[in-house]
Amino acid sequence: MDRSETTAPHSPHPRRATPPGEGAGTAAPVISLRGAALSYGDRVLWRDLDLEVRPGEFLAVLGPNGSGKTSLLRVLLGRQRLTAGTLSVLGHAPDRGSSDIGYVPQQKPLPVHTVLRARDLVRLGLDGHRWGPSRARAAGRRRVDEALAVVGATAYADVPVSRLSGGEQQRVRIAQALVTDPRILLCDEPLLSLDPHHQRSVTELVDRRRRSADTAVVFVTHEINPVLGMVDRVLYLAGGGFRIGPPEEVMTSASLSRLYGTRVDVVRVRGRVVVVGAPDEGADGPAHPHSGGQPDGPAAEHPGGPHGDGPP
Ligand SMILES: Nc1ncnc2c1ncn2[C@@H]1O[C@H](COP(=O)(O)OP(=O)(O)OP(=O)(O)O)[C@@H](O)[C@H]1O
Repeated sequence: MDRSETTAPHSPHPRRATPPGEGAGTAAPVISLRGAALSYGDRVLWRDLDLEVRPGEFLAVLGPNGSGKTSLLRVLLGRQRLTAGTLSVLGHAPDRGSSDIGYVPQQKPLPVHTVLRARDLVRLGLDGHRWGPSRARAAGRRRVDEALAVVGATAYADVPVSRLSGGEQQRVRIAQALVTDPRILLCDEPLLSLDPHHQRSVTELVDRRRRSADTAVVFVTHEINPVLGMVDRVLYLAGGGFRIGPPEEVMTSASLSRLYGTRVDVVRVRGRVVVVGAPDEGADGPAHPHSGGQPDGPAAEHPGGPHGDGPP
């Protein structure tokens, strides 16, 4: 973890950059959930969730379909209220539309005939922002150019987004999320339908950002493999409960068996870690094969539990 004193590529102000392992332990949290729960009617998505995310931390959120990953992001964005518990984002109640939070929503296909260029899409992340009209155009243009450069999208800045590949579109979406120089970056399955090469470039981009600007990252993904080497902690949601901790503690047979309340095997196959036996596996095999060669470690003990039955 070789982070040093640095300035965000397009940051108006320098930020302290510390190794995630150190800074994440001492700096004030940017996200703080206490005894948090979210239910829809009788259905408990998760409860008893205590979670603090610190500047520069990379948190991966995993779990089967419907376990409440996107809902968690919606809570952090102030779009969904907790059923119980408290949430503080950057020291106060979540603020809808805050420029301190960058959001990469789940990928939706862009209209085929849109004439919106990459730079227009990024610019949308700025509009309505804090600059006065006289300075807005020049400052905005500069910000957009910088954000496009950071994600390596300068070459196609003026190309209609409908003509870009999935990976290129995803870079532009990340540029849009970064254009306000946020302190928190929320990503909802940004790796969806990307090939391994583009997955790698997107994850490296996000990792670079948190290292250079101390931006906290909450990264929802079904595929842990591309981020396993970079995440500090994993929050694994399933059946109303959760496990949280470093990947080597959460991604183990013991930990996931406890979470699911049934035998789950986390096995290493040719350097990949694959989850076998999770109840949400589809007919095609594991719903979320987790790869990355992590050793089987002790189960992390945390609140939550199988099917909302309380702490394991
Ligand atoms: N506003 C709502 N009212 C009622 N139920 C909802 C609402 N929003 C989401 N849900 C339900 O809550 C569950 C969790 O949804 P969410 O989108 O958070 O899951 P997810 O873990 O992100 O799933 P996926 O991996 O499929 O994206 C789903 O069953 C969904 O249908």
